[in-house]
Amino acid sequence: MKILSVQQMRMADEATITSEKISSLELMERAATKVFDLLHNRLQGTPIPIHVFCGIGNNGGDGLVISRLLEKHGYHVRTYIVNFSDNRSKDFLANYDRLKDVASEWPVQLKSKQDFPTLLDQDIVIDAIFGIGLNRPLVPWVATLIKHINKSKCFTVSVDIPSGLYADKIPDDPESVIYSDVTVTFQLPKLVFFLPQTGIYARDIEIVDIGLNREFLQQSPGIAELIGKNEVLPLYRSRFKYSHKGTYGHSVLVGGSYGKIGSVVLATKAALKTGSGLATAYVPECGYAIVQTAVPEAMVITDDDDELSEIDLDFKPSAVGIGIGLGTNEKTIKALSNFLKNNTSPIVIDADGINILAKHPKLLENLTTQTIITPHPKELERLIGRWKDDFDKLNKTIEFSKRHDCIVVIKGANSITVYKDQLYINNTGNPGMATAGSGDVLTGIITGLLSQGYSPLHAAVFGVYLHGSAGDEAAHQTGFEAVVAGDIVANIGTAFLELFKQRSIPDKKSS
Ligand SMILES: NC(=O)C1=CN([C@@H]2O[C@H](COP(=O)(O)OP(=O)(O)OC[C@H]3O[C@@H](n4cnc5c(N)ncnc54)[C@H](O)[C@@H]3O)[C@@H](O)[C@H]2O)[C@H](O)CC1
Ligand SMILES: [K+]
Repeated sequence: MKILSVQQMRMADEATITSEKISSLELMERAATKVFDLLHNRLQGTPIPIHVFCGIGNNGGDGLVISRLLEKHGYHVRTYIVNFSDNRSKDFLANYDRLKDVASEWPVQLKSKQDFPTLLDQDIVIDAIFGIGLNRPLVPWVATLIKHINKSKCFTVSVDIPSGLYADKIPDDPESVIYSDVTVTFQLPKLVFFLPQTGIYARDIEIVDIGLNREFLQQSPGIAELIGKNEVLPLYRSRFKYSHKGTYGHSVLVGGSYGKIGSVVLATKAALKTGSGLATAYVPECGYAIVQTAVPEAMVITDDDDELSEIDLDFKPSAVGIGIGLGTNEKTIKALSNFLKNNTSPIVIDADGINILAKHPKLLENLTTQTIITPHPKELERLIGRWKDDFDKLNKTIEFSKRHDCIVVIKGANSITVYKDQLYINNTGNPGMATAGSGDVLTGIITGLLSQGYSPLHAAVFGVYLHGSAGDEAAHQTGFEAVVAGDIVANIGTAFLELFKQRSIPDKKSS
């Protein structure tokens, strides 16, 4: 699913209004009705007090429509107008009049702290103060109102975006943003929902289809893509009946040092479970018996040292995963440097491999095109330097990717694969995957996909998705805390099967 910029979103609005020959007021009615439907579906008429806070722009206009529909359906509604400006939008005003016609009580005008209502914990708040139009800092009393709502612990539903959150930059004051329980967003998700600094405000996201012009959305370049099942399914390459293990390539996993052989075990298993035809672990001597025992399906090549001092292969691997548990010893740095100079196979570099690149940036000049690098935030910082905020981090990563023609997977809650200007935001995975060895498994999965002929970009995007999906399955079985990296490997198969599972149709009788 595409993610658009604010400007592109407004253009989509315009395109819809023009092509359907409807007014913006009608589009607002359609959008806000979707939010109402969702609320009504969940509340089923429950007489809980609902406080609807409306700004004076179109987000506020949506809020007024929601208030009117709630009133009409007999809910206990109180509407507040947050008068942060005199510039009331045309559609806000039209809906203000329409609400006054049906409301049991007139909207309460808020102009300062003295006007704030008492909110009880069990009440519901609809947050329609600011939408994607927020473009400057809040006046102090509105910031205080947002803090007042946050303090109340009411269940809070934000319309389109939590108020106080810019759609395209981090907030001026992190405490002056609504922490919403559910954000009902229009048509497409917003980029800020998936970045660590801003994603915290939008806990659950519901995307409602408001029928924006499909053609426009399709041709719009967007600023990122959210990767879910629909996006990865077309990438999947099915296996042929008359194939053999050679068809699916030979993965080589290079890494390990004394006490860190487990990383290579995990990556090698993951490459095989992802479908690599053959796998070889290239480890120091001390890892020989461990890998042979733990992964009998794999072959092992050893260096006769406790740390790798030479990486010498007498065949061309279909794919290489390198760096896991490697150490950053001088002789290992030399070995990696020599290897990268001569390597022409598709390659994933992780962990100490990245640390070595960061310390010796000259090595970056020897990377094959579209090398995949999979840093966690600390490793990324070593590679690209400190960033000011999440947006700066993305821009610096884009710049790095362009300079070195590499694909960078920024690992995190929503891992983001960056290739030049393109951002792919992963939507699988869970906090249980924040566990030792999880990254080694990802390296193995991506290597396994590369070995089967997936293009580097597809291998990275699909690999990150599968890794998260396998982790979701694991967490489903054991709970977050008990997930260990081996469980992610064990569920790679289920993650593939999950791709082809149809969503079951709810049984009418039980609904
Ligand atoms: N296709 C859609 O997504 C649709 C979206 N709708 C809703 O419209 C809002 C965007 O509305 P807009 O009027 O452009 O902006 P806001 O309501 O978010 O902001 C109000 C207004 O206030 C000005 N402003 C910005 N920052 C400040 C500030 N700090 N202090 C004071 N005033 C400020 C700014 O100029 C804005 O004009 C979108 O999110 C949806 O909720 C439509 O209803 C349907 C289609
Ligand atoms: K809002």
